[in-house]
Amino acid sequence: MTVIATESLSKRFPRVTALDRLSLDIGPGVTGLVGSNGAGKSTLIKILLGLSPATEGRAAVLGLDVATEGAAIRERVGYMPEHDCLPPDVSATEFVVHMARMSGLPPTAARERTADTLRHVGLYEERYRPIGGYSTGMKQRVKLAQALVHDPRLVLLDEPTNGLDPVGRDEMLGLIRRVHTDFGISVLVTSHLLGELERTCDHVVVIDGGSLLRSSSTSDFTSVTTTLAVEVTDSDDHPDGTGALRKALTEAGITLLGHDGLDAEGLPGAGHILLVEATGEETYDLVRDSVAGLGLGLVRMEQRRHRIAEVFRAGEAHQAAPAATAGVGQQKGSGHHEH
Ligand SMILES: Nc1ncnc2c1ncn2[C@@H]1O[C@H](COP(=O)(O)OP(=O)(O)OP(=O)(O)O)[C@@H](O)[C@H]1O
Repeated sequence: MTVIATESLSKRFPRVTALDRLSLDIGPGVTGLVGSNGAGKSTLIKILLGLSPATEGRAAVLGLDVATEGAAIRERVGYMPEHDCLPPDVSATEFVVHMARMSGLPPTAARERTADTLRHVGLYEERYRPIGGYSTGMKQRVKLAQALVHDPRLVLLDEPTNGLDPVGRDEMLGLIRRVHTDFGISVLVTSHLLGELERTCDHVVVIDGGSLLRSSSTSDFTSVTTTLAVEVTDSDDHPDGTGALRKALTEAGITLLGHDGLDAEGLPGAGHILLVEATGEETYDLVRDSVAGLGLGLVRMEQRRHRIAEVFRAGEAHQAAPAATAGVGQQKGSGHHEH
């Protein structure tokens, strides 16, 4: 079943092409929409809600045409906008009840649904306090609650982790995941942080400059590579164990792919993890024997998985050097970009 479908969708402003012939087919579940600032994420969401007309192409949400059935879409779809848009003087309860009434719920149902959704987002205790006194994380939760209150079939969440610290971000991602697992609501969530979508989403769509870079299941993005991550201890004989192993492996004819520089995305140990290209079972044996021969301790030897960030960086490289026509699919053979 298709939840969101776009066909050659373009949006041109006088100076900028925000979306450029974007074709997507998104099914149920939690889908991440990734792109750097200005990639066209918010523009796509506004078109999907029927709030902004496309310049060209077509789009349907839950089978409804965005050009002609915007009101019906907004009845069935919840929207969490990116920017702060909450009235400071009213409480979360008053605001969310108001939004529920705007969506057409009768007064009693609006109050009940408000209590339920505020409890779901973890704002039950503070629900009668004015929003103006809330932290950023609490405000993001109010915005999420109002998107859920009319029991939509799909929610569009625009940068819900913006402005949150790492703990707040994790909590928000957990809530988003539960929107789907607990209520069966499909989710489209935008972010410019890939690591967080890797953990939260079933499917990831990467756009850049308004065009599609890649759309695949998260497990495809993170498929096993032929790269081994190897970490060793130092010893009295080899105070730089990593350096000694690097030398030994190079002499043994093994290709080293450099240091793992991805710790910013959550991998431990910058600098002292060697990335080794595995050509077969013999690579494991060679690494083991070299480590033993040097008298070092083997801390880890594991097959790496792709990180979505690598695909994204390939896209950035493409943007920086358009003449190279280096689409994601053409990165094959470049070491750890390999699929
Ligand atoms: N109303 C508008 N008029 C002119 N240009 C616009 C308008 N809205 C968006 N743009 C431009 O379209 C491009 C895409 O913007 P969009 O807001 O969709 O990006 P985004 O991926 O959501 O980024 P961000 O995370 O920064 O919001 C940007 O270059 C932006 O400047």
